[in-house]
Amino acid sequence: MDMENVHFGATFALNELNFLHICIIGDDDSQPIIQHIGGEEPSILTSSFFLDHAGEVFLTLNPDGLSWKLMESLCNDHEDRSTCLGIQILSKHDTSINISDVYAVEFIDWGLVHETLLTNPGFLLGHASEMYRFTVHGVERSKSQPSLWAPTVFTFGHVDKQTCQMWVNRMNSYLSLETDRPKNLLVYVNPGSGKGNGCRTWESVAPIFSQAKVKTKVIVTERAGHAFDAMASITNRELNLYEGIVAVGGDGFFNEILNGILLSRHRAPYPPTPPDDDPTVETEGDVLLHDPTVTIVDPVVSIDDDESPLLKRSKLNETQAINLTNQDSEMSFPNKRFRFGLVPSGSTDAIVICTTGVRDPMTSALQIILGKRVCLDIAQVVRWEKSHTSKNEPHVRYAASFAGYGFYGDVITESEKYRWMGPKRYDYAGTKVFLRHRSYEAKVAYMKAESEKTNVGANVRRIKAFWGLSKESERVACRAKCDICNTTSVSPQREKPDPKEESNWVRVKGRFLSIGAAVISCRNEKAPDGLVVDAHLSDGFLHLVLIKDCPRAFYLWHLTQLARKGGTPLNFDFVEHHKTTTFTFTSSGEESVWNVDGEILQAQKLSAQVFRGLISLFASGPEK
Ligand SMILES: Nc1ncnc2c1ncn2[C@@H]1O[C@H](COP(=O)(O)OP(=O)(O)OP(=O)(O)O)[C@@H](O)[C@H]1O
Repeated sequence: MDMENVHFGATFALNELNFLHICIIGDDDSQPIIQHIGGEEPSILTSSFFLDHAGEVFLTLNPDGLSWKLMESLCNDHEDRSTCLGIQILSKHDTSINISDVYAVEFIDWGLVHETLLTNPGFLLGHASEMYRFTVHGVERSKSQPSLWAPTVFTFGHVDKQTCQMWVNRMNSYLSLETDRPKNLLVYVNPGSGKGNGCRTWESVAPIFSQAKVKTKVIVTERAGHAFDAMASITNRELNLYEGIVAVGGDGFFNEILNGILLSRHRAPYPPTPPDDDPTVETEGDVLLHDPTVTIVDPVVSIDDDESPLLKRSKLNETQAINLTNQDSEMSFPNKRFRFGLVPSGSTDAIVICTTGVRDPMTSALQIILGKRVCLDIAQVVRWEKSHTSKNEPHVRYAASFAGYGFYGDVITESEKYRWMGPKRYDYAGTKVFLRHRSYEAKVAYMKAESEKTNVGANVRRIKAFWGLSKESERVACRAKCDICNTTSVSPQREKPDPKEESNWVRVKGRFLSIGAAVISCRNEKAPDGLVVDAHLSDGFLHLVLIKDCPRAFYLWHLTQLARKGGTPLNFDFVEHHKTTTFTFTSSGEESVWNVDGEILQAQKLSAQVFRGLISLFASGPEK
């Protein structure tokens, strides 16, 4: 900037109230000093502006972002740059913002711009001048917790209206190049999620969607199953009007929406059926095709009272839904354009914690508005038999975080009785189920996968871990821009092994306290590293955790490790952890309840497979 063209008149008058007025006066004609660098359409704009609550700044705009420097030439060059005549200048921290972090720029007409200075030590001094202004709304990352985002706003003022408008237009033209940001979103709010906060959570973030000019069609659900029905019956043409769908609620509510969308739109062969008892008639090779003409169990008719409230009160059957959605344009998965969003308001919110690093509605909202993207693996769980006596027909459910049996199924069943307790119901139900200490006889078959490690020698590793000698610290947790998730090259081992090859299967039979299949690490406030710390958002694996029957004290030890940051809950001889893509399960007992993303699924026989990166989420992954 040509500094000679600006006259600075600084009058310092300290009145009895210790207020200092600083007047910084522009040229007589007050015309902007705009430096055009490069060609007719300059890619860089520079000018002097007044930054609200800071002072006069030298502002630079380029396609990547906005940066500014406080005009400190008034100060004696020999003085400390952070002070001026012994006065500390505020807002020294933020001196730039990237366009990728800006979600709105607005011209806000004539009004006050404050210069606020802080004396050393501690008197606030101020002077306000009237001028034209524009605001830049963006994102600020917490210094101590980079995953935590908050909105921030900078107000710049200038006496010339056209200057302000030109800068606003230029910034908006840069923002329009951010093409991955949503413009139209469908929002479903569960008013009863968590402590009954769904609507309040949405109200707390809705203003920034308006500010960012993201149109939202908001539906507050009236009953369990409402969002599922709506998603199962919405036409693809209508769904395609939106760049994504946002769930304001917990993991269970997200699961409801996920299933409503995927059940009729995701086409893939089913995973192999569990083998029959007679080994000569094993049927792992019977890979069925998810043919939309096949009537899969009608949720209304087939779901008993013990099932998930989502399906219990569902008004549609799947065939109706398929007919509705297939009448119009195609919408298939994986789908690059259509994304899912989740604003946390539930009791656990493991999916949000794993995909954003924090449980914060504002962070999630900002990541949605800025069009962040991560791919998420999805497990397809197919129930073949609900009980020993039921007919063998496939019933499909999708899970984004976890499917578990035994302890996990019992806790979810028990906790449903105490939904009125809110999130505390899980502690209460968990304690009850732990004290019961039940184990179940079952058969599991899983497909071997690359780098498959069993827990042989877990005791030795646990002792080493205790003394800090273990390699456990090498477990690589999933982070933003994760290399493991972004590896697209498929090594020969990563190709799905042929399920018809008997040698590709490992069979385990025994009594289990629990069987769990984690799609992601399942971090939450009770389990800070999750059940499987190195399960990634999009590694293409199910992490099968088999907890064999053991004394209660040992199981308690496992649970305490789970609750500890840096704990090693899988490092026990009674725990097996296997990375796999597909597994089958057959219960030998009478009762068999699974917990699929926090929803109940009764299943005597089921199989599950993972689809790598089947959906995209508006999230950026957890920062370090
Ligand atoms: N309007 C509604 N009234 C009652 N139940 C509803 C309504 N809308 C959705 N539900 C059901 O509420 C259940 C739980 O919702 P949600 O996942 O939001 O909260 P949560 O269970 O408290 O949290 P989390 O799943 O994180 O533990 C879901 O199964 C969903 O089907």
